[in-house]
Amino acid sequence: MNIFDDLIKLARERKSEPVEGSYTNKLLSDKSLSKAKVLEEIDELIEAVEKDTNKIHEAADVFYHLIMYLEANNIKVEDVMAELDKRKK
Ligand SMILES: N=c1c2ncn([C@@H]3O[C@H](COP(=O)(O)OP(=O)(O)OP(=O)(O)O)[C@@H](O)[C@H]3O)c2ncn1[C@@H]1O[C@H](COP(=O)(O)O)[C@@H](O)[C@H]1O
Repeated sequence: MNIFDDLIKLARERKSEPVEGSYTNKLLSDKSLSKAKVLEEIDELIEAVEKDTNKIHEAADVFYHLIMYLEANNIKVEDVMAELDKRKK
């Protein structure tokens, strides 16, 4: 199982069984926080690329926060993957 699948599973587990103090739960239950974090993390990634520092760390933050943002808004990552798959030429 890849880490994307693990994070999707984690999001759904946290939704159905919230854990006290979980940052993931905070993102999943607060759409405006989730939106703000995606925007902030994308900004940080772009800055990291431009400065050529910390790119992997910042890209990982973007993926994690984007997955939680999609889940918070009931957008299934599987549907996004299927859409990308349909675009294959
Ligand atoms: N993959 C992540 C993950 N990536 C990033 N983050 C958090 O995202 C936040 C990033 O926000 P900020 O940039 O504001 O924080 P920061 O202190 O500046 O951190 P960095 O920029 O240095 O990452 C930090 O609090 C990170 O800990 C994550 N928090 C959780 N996970 C996964 O979620 C799992 C469950 O965690 P809970 O959130 O505790 O349920 C963990 O085991 C991980 O697998």
